[in-house]
Amino acid sequence: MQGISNGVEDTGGAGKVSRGSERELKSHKRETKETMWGTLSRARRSMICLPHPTAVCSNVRTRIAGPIVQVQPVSYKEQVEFLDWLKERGQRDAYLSTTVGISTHGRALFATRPIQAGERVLRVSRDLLITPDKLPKEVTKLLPQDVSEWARLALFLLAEQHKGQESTWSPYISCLPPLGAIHSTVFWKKEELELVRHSSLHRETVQRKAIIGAEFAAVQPALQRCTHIFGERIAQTDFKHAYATVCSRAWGIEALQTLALVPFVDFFNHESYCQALLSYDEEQGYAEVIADRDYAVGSQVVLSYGRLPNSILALDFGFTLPENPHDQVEVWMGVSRRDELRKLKLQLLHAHDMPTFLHADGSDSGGSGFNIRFVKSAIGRGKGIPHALRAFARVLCVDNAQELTEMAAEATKLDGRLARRPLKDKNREAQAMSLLLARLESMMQQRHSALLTLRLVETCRGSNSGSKSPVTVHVQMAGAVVSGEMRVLRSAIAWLRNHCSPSTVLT
Ligand SMILES: C[S@@+](CC[C@H](N)C(=O)[O-])C[C@H]1O[C@@H](n2cnc3c(N)ncnc32)[C@H](O)[C@@H]1O
Repeated sequence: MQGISNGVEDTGGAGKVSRGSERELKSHKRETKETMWGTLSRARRSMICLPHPTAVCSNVRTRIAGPIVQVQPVSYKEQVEFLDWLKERGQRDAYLSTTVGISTHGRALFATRPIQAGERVLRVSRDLLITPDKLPKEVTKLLPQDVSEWARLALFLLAEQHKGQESTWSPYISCLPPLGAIHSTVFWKKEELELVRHSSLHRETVQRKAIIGAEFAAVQPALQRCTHIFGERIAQTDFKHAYATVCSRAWGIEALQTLALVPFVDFFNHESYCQALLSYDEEQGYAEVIADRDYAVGSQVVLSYGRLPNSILALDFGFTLPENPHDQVEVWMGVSRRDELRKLKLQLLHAHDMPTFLHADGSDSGGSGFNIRFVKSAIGRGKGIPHALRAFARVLCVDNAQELTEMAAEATKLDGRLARRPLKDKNREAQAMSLLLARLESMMQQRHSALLTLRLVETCRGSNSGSKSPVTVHVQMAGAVVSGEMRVLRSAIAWLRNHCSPSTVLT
């Protein structure tokens, strides 16, 4: 399993159900103790762990749902078939309050009765969950052990698709997005991906594509020997599509230590301010969603997939949000190869739990990525930019071994963390923060140029492009990623400028 990149906070809590699909960089020094599905969140990436409903409900800020939208039902046949199917499977609680309809973002769930904050919206039992152990044993035994749960679920979908109407999951499978309907960056053309070249999204997409390719190669023996299950030929495109479908819909269920598709629940669309989470009740064996706000009949009921930035939404789910409050940007800092103290600095960083990125050949890049989020106030209190990033900059600025020794001694005396306090030498501290500022400003400049290119592409395509054509959608998504990163960088630069001013004491 490869894994994880962007850090997203773990909110903790019991009955954790997590959303996630990013894989860990094998070459990364960071290790996580999490299980296979858990590694998705880097320690998602510090996986998005969703707290138990009781915890959620006690903190719910009740909000009235947005404007009531006209429910456009899916076809009557589809709806009846789907609801009959749920009924047959004993899932009465699944559709008591909502029904499937069509929204501007594909299928969605709509309230069929008034729902109040704190009420259960739906509940589905364990046997409706599609978990990798539902894959036929005949297939499983042909799979190498390290084939991921995403790949196993993708194979499950391909097998059921091949059965067509014969499949007991057919009403569900037929509602899944067809090839071409998922806009994850793994489907973007090379030139489209170039539009986000400076974002971590570019690297993560390249990695994800490599992972899918490797997993496809690993499942070949199963595909070739089980043609009665999968059909004569599964092309890499089909596998990639099934894989992306899983990435955009599966949940990590901690209590069951598994990744799972949760039919019906996966018709919920995401909203960034929503606090409703999917949770799993281990004792009673069902997954449920509690409303975080009141809903009027006919309004779309939403769920939180986690506090996800646009880069993750684009890769895992194939959409982005304008003004996403959870946007983040990765700031890369590295010890120069020309730095005479490079070896010492790396030793010091590693000894103080500040790992650096390893290349595939095992060599040390000497650098590390730090995710920064929007800094709410440039002058006020609050977190500002991450302490670890400021600490890294301080280490980079040191130019003699004595200072490094002092840094190590200070860390031991305090809480073991390196360079967390401003350097005693005020000039050196100013130098470190200026280095950081220069880095952020150059990143800002890169994104500024990227945005100009994007505008040019949009202008050139002009009115020839349909508003829903894949290229148009991808260009818009790239724009949302880049402008989200710019918003974060702008806030971090303002904060740093303010804290770099001579009158301000850095903390
Ligand atoms: C779990 S499914 C939700 C149901 C989906 N709309 C469908 O038609 O099956 C996740 C997918 O829904 C879409 N989606 C969910 N929330 C969205 C949002 N806020 N904006 C745009 N698309 C969204 C994306 O295509 C995403 O990959």
